[in-house]
Amino acid sequence: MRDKVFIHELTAFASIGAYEWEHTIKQRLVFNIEMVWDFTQAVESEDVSFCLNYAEVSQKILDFVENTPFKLVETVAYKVADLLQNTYKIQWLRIELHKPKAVAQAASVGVIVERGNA
Ligand SMILES: Nc1nc2c(c(=O)[nH]1)N=C([C@H](O)[C@@H](O)CO)CN2
Repeated sequence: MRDKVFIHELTAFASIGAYEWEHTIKQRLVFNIEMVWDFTQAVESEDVSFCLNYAEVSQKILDFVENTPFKLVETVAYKVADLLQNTYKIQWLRIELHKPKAVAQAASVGVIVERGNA
């Protein structure tokens, strides 16, 4: 089963940074997320309660990331992956996390984590 729900360019304003000066400001983090989910029950019933609800998932991520201080983008990605796996029965997920202004000469930098079996 390779059905996927995705969320592209989910933007959070977070306390994120390895350095002291970053701890007094909020910076933009952008998530691209893919999650494998079996659509069969949702399609048969046309009932959103059988979906992996992208609105609910997005809000859960924003509530967490915007209210927790982090130093490393790696930590954000690991904790968001844990949050999603502990909340939903997601068989496989991929999180691409961008910190857009971190390197002036780069469009974006960040990390990618994957969890589960595709
Ligand atoms: N692999 C990483 N490298 C760097 C990180 C990080 O979280 N992961 N963070 C920083 C600083 O916070 C930087 O973004 C400040 O401009 C540097 N490298």
